[in-house]
Amino acid sequence: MKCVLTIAGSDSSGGAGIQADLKTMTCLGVFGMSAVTALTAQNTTGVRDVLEATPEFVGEQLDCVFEDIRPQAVKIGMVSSAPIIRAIGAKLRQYEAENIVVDPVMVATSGSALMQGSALTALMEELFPLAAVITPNIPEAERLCGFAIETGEDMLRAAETIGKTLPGAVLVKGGHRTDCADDLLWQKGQASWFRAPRVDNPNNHGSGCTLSSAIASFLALGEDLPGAVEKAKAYITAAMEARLDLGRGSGPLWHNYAIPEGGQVGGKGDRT
Ligand SMILES: Nc1ncnc2c1ncn2[C@@H]1O[C@H](COP(=O)(O)OP(=O)(O)O)[C@@H](O)[C@H]1O
Ligand SMILES: Cc1ncc(COP(=O)(O)OP(=O)(O)O)c(N)n1
Repeated sequence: MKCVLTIAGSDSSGGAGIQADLKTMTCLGVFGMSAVTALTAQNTTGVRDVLEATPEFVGEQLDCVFEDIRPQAVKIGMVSSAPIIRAIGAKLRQYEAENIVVDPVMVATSGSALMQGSALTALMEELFPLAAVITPNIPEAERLCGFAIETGEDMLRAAETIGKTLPGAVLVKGGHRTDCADDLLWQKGQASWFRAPRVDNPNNHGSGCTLSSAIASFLALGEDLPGAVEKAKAYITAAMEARLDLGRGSGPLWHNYAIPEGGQVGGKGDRT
């Protein structure tokens, strides 16, 4: 069994954060584990409140995981403060964690800040150097490269600018474009496009969390980075095409789209 750890925040509505990560990992056939950095009170309409874990408690969760069940990949999502980021960086270095995917979550699509302004420098200094790949969306990539991104050419320039500062790769996600949903991987000076038509579905809450967890899962399963991104992209496109429609705002994806209605065991129709 391959094991994957998510270090992220909890989303009470189940569409993003730890909950999206564990659903993704389960659906992709790996054993998911978690270290919770913060509790959020949120739903499909937005984030109402955030309660951070202490850096010490985040560190304790990481000790418990690494001392017992070593993950073959790690996904990092919402890490809201510099002390939490530094605690995570120290533990990941101590345990020589591998296949680290960093989703630099800054602001939820609903507009709520999920990272303190002062934490970005810590994220860049402590966690980016450990990452096999970082996965900014367009607003996050704009913050990292310092210019506006509108076209594929802009994405290429941004990936190159950000990629030059990293030992690992960068995947600039195209979910915030209006003409397509193409993502761009920049690895060792080479660009590869992962193209997909835009799915006409306003319910995309947790799409970045889902994609980064899927990449980590496929890395744990032995794919190389381009292979992991290709398979993760196919998974998220299908989860979006399944068109789940829950909640009053931007609803969650249907992570379980490949599981038959009623579930695999004990579900509807089991006793007929
Ligand atoms: N409407 C859409 N149709 C197809 N793919 C999408 C759509 N919206 C987002 N995606 C994909 O979902 C993934 C997450 O991207 P994005 O929404 O940009 O991230 P975030 O949730 O961090 O803002 C990317 O692979 C992106 O291309
Ligand atoms: C707890 C928590 N973590 C991350 C997010 C952001 O999710 P993401 O998939 O990056 O994007 P949106 O859902 O905001 O489109 C979150 N909302 N909550």
